[in-house]
Amino acid sequence: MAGKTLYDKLWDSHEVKRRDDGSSLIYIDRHIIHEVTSPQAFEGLRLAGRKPWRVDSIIATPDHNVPTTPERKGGIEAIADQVSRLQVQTLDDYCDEYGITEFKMNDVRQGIVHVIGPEQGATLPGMTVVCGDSHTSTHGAFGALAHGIGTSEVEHVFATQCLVAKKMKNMLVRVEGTLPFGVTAKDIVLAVIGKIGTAGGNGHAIEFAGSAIRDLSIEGRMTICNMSIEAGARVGMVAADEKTVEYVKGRPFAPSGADWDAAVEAWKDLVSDADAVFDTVVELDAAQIKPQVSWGTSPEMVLAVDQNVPDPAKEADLVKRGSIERALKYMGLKANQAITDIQLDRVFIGSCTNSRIEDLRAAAVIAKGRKVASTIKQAIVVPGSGLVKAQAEAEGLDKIFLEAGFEWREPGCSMCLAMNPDRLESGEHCASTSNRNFEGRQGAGGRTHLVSPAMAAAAAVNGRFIDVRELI
Ligand SMILES: CC(C)[C@H](C(=O)O)[C@@H](O)C(=O)O
Ligand code: SF4
Repeated sequence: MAGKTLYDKLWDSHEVKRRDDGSSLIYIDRHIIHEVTSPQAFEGLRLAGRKPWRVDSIIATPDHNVPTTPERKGGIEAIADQVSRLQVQTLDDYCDEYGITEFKMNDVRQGIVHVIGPEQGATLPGMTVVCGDSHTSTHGAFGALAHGIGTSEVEHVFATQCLVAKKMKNMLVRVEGTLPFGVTAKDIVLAVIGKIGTAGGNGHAIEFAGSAIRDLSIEGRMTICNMSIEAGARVGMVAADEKTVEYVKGRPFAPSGADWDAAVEAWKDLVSDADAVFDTVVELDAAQIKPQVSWGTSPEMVLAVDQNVPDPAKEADLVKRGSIERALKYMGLKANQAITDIQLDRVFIGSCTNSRIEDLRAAAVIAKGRKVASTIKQAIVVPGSGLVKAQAEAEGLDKIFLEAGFEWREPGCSMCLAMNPDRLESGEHCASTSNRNFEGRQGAGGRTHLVSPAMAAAAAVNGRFIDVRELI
């Protein structure tokens, strides 16, 4: 019999019951919640006369709707939008009522759910982790089985600690070799999506492997797993190794003493067996990857910074031609225009893809001693959590950004999506370190270009896209 993949192992160790229809009940170890998808689940639970079954498995924080400007220190009253305020208030109230651990708006541990889970050691290797949020795939970077769920499933997990799920197929994305200088995890994952497309991972759990993935920091692995969902896969994973153990060690929710030793021993098995068979295998050569920039309205519409946007006239497939034409029109770009000719209006460094300390350091290297171009209306840096912010300030990164003309904000989802005051105006181009570039994602009519933190900082000081390697 063939060996097991990491996904097979995680699945098998959490499958409670296989049902006649081919689906299974799987046990959930960690449930992370935010203010957008949990209020209705709480209401549903109450209407059914139930309570959360395992309160200690849940951690909560508001992130999508919180303002990131200094006024936000005024607490919940600082949220001007009524619906947003009600969502945060509802989350707070239910967490208080049930005794759920919540990092409220002005707690230094507050931040984007996918940043704070790992930061607190609440995400551990070998766990099943769910959250009512599609980028829960981020947590797979620890050798965990993590994916987003819908609001009715949030309620189901509250009530039963289990989830009805169907096993997916196994996909291996192997990236071998050494990344060129100045090329990062974000460029790898954008290149993967450019290659396989946004439907490439449909129905699969992706394991990212190969020497280029092993060489990444845990932060970099999170960036890659974060965007698995943009490749069509709800799950992205990286096998646990010494770096994983080192990262988790000593964090507030991590085990300690004898439990720690036993856990570390058990985590050694969180790798795919050498003879495991994958349904689909994709290979990339790390040495060939260049800094990436998305030009269109889907993450698969991405190119290397030295390329030109496509010409629909050269596309024989009529459906593809139509989508290129539509994307060019929405984005206000001309066929064959060089990526480096795209003039930016705003720059956003943040989101669960790229707001960890390593991301801020990479952007600061470029910002240091330079100035945001006068043509840029706004460049903001939004740390992923209060603890990332504190760490960055201890390292003096805030000063570097402020001196260069960036704004230094409070943590939250911010300009990643238009659910809070940080947003684009119609027609504006934004170099953004986030993960989605759909029409209107950052504000109605806004034009998003997905890039790495270093590329975003380089665009800020140059006013147009530039190969960051010219500035290092
Ligand atoms: C609001 C939330 C449900 C949503 C998600 O599921 O991903 C958001 O985080 C996003 O990035 O679009
Ligand atoms: S930062 Fe963006 S992608 Fe991440 S959870 Fe928030 S809205 Fe979703």
